[in-house]
Amino acid sequence: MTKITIFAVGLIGGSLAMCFKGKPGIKVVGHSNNPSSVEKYLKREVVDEATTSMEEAVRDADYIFLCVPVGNLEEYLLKLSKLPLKPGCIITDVGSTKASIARCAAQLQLKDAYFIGGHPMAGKEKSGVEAATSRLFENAFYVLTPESRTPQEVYDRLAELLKWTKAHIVKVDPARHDEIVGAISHLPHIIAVALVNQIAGYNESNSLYKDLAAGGFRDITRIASSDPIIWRDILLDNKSVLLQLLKDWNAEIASFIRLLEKGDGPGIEQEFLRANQFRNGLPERRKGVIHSFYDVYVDVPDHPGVIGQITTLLGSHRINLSNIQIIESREDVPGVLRLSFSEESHMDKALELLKKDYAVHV
Ligand SMILES: NC(=O)c1ccc[n+]([C@@H]2O[C@H](COP(=O)([O-])OP(=O)(O)OC[C@H]3O[C@@H](n4cnc5c(N)ncnc54)[C@H](O)[C@@H]3O)[C@@H](O)[C@H]2O)c1
Ligand SMILES: O=C(O)C(=O)C[C@]1(C(=O)O)C=C[C@@H](O)C=C1
Repeated sequence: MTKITIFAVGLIGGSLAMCFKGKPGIKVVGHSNNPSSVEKYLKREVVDEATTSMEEAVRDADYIFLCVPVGNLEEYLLKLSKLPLKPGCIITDVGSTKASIARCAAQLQLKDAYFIGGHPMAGKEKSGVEAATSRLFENAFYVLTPESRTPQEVYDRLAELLKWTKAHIVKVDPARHDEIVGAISHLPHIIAVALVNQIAGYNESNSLYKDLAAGGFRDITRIASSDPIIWRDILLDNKSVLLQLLKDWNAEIASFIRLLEKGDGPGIEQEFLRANQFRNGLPERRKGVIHSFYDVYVDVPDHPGVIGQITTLLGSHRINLSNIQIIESREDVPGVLRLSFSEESHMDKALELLKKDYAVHV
């Protein structure tokens, strides 16, 4: 029996637990310091066993996943280094930064255990085990940061286990990881939060800001709803990279200010063209882009009852809809409905059904 121990069964820990639980020869054990969390893990059946005892959690474990906030990773690794672990045990983490935990692990004596840093490049703005799903990592990249002294056999063993996530494993140097992920994940979270707070300030004197906020604002700010503690830790841990990225961001914004001041139309067009080219060249949805929902857009004529018809049709085929949003609805133009599904298979079924009567796109 392969024993997998997961410390902190939240969004990421819970999603990993769901990938492994029930697979042949695997037992998943969850750990939390909080007895009510232990009860919750068991009640939701995301783990086979759960405990508040660290000793019990790691006894005979073959793999240990640290899924705590970045600011607590070192403390957990230090505690593990003082506990008896099964020889050959692989400890890994899922933290969104990799350099500091790699430095910490390199200095520790783990006896017969091994540490390999990890970071699944998939997530959501929601947190907690309630938001966990076994399909979170499907087609996403999963970064591993082995040390040069990590035996190949150990790396292969972890990579093999992670096949249950259906993610693409990729090896990256920890410092290089933090530079790149700082740019494509941490900086966008800062920008989203700053933008929302800027608009929230205007909204205090006129609530029309909130009322009129439509697709554009929602699309660029979804991640502003992410967990404050998780993100506090990530940003502080990647501070030096982010300070440089924010300087570069200021330069980008300053160049837009200059274009507007000069009334430079071609210059603005050029900026959009350049961005369009890069954005449109990103990998397709099914090939590594991370989605917390699968969205389908439906052009619908603006007449009463149409939303009811669509939801009834989906319901009668047992298709679960996670969210529904009217993006635009005016008398003279057709409305656009955004239907969100948490299961890709449900989205595919909905597309099949809806395209008979409506113009649909993803
Ligand atoms: N959210 C994402 O999109 C995402 C994606 C990839 C990796 N990560 C990383 O995964 C890790 C977990 O994030 P998450 O999104 O699952 O968050 P989460 O809030 O869903 O889960 C965090 C878990 O840690 C527990 N926890 C909080 N403080 C703790 C402490 N001091 N000691 C022990 N446990 C504690 C919480 O009870 C919860 O179970 C973080 O290191 C984060 O950087 C997050
Ligand atoms: O999709 C989201 O909500 C995410 O924030 C996921 C996201 C990202 O920025 O892409 C966030 C943090 C992780 O460490 C990895 C992925």
